[in-house]
Amino acid sequence: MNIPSSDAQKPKRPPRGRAPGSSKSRSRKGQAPGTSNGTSDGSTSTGTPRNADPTRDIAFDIVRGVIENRRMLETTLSRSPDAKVADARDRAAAHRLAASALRHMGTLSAVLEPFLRKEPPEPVRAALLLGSAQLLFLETPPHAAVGTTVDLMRRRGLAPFAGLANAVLRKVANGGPALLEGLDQDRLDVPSWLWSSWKTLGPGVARAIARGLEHEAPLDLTLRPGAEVPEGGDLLPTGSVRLPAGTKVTELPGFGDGAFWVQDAAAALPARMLAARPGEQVADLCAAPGGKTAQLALTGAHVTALERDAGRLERLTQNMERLKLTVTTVCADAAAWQPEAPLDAILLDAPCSATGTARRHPDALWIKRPRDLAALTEAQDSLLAAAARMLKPGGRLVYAVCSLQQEEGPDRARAAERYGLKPDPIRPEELADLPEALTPEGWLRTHPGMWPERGGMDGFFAARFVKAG
Ligand SMILES: C[S@@+](CC[C@H](N)C(=O)[O-])C[C@H]1O[C@@H](n2cnc3c(N)ncnc32)[C@H](O)[C@@H]1O
Repeated sequence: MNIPSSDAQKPKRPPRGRAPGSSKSRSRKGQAPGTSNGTSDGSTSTGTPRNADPTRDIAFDIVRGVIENRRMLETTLSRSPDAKVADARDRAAAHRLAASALRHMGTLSAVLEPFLRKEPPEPVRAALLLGSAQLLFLETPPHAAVGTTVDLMRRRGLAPFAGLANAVLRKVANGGPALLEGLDQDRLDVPSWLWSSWKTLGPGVARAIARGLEHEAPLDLTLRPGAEVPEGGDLLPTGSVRLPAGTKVTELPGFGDGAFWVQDAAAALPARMLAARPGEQVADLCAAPGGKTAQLALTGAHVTALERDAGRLERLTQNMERLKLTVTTVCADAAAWQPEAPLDAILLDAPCSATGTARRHPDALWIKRPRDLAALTEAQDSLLAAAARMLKPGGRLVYAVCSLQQEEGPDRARAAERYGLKPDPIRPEELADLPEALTPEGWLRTHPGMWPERGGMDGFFAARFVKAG
C-alpha cells in the first residue's frame, strides 16, 4: 500500500468536522452507519445467519480490491457475491464505510503505525482501516467497531490476527480523536505524486484540493429550462442545484418526468463553453452516461452521441428517454469514426485519470499511478487529432477532462495546435458566475477546493479551439 511519507505528519490542525451538506451518520449499536438491523429471532430480513454482516463484508472486499489489486470501488461493488445478494441499504452502507476508509487512508495508516510492530498482511490492514475509520470518522460505538472487525476477520480466515486487531483497535478507541491531533491529514490523505503535481496548480491549491476531498460530495442536478428547483435544493451561481450528500435522486419529485439529471456543478460548464446553436451539427465524442449530451440537445442542435462501450451507450439512451431528448446514438471508437459531413462543433470529454472526481471516488487517488498517464495522454492526443478531422473549417471544439493533472489538461491543449486547432480562449463574461475558474490562457480549471463554503466541486479542465480554415 502506498503509505505517505512521514514528513507529512507535522502538526497542522485539529480533527476536522463534517462537510457542509454531508449526511450525518446514524450509527446504532453494533452497526456501521446505515446498516439494516436484524430481526428479533436473530436472522436478518433477508434470512442470512445471525453473525452475517454484509456491510462490513462488502466494504472489506472493496478496500482489499483497492489496496491489493488497484481495483475500483464500483467494480468490486458490481462483482462482489455479497453485494449481489445484499439489500440496497447494506450496499449503500458498505459503500459509505469503504469510501470513508479510503478517503482517510493515509491518516488512518499514520494512526495505526505506532500500534503495529511490523507491517501486517494486506487483508489485515484492510480490516484495521475499516475498524479505525468507524472509530475515528463514522461515530460507530467503540465496542461495535472493535467487535465487528474481529468477527469480520474470523469470518474471512484471519482468525490468527483477531487478537492483534482487537488490541490495536482498542488502543485506537481509547486514544479517540486526540490521535488525529498533530497529523497533517490533508497531506497524508493524498499520494505523494499527486500532491507534488497539484502543487504546480498554484500556491495553496494542493492543500485546498485535499480539504475539498475530505467529505462526501453533495448531489448536484442540472435542471431543464423552466423546471422547479426540488425542495431543499440550493440554486448555485452557475445554475446547478445542490442537495445534501446522500439524497436519493430517484426519490425526488420530477425525476421520472425528466425535469433534471445528476451532474456535478463543474461538469456542467464545458458543454456551455461550446455554445451550440439550433440546427448545428454537433458531436459529443465520449458521451455516456450523457450529462453533457443532454445539455447539448437542449440547445436545439442536432446531436450525435458517440460512445465506445455498448453498455454505457444503453445507459445514455435510457437517460435521454427519461429526459425526452432526441439524439442520434452511435456505438463506435471516436478515434476512428468519421461523420457523413464535416461538423459545426464537437465536445470531446476525453477518458482520463479522473483525479478531479476523487470526492465521489476516493479510490481513484490510490488506484492511479504516474505511469498510467502516458497511455491516457496518448489516447487523448489521438482523439484530439480525430476530432480535428471531423470539423469543418471554422468549426469549434471543446476538449474537457475531469482530471487535475497538467499532462491531461494544459499539456494536451498546447499539443492540440499540432492538429490545426487554434486556441479560442474563453472570455471572462462567459464565466462571470465562476471567475476563479478562468485561467490567464482562457482555459477553464475547476478543483475540489473551490466553493469551500458551498461544499466544493469536481476538478475539470476545458479548452476551446477553432479549426483553422
Ligand atoms: C469521461 S466519460 C464521459 C462522461 C460524459 N461525457 C458525460 O458528461 O456524461 C468518458 C466516456 O468515454 C468513453 N470512451 C472512452 N474512449 C472512447 C473512444 N475512443 N471512443 C468513444 N468513447 C470512448 C468511455 O466509455 C466513457 O463512457
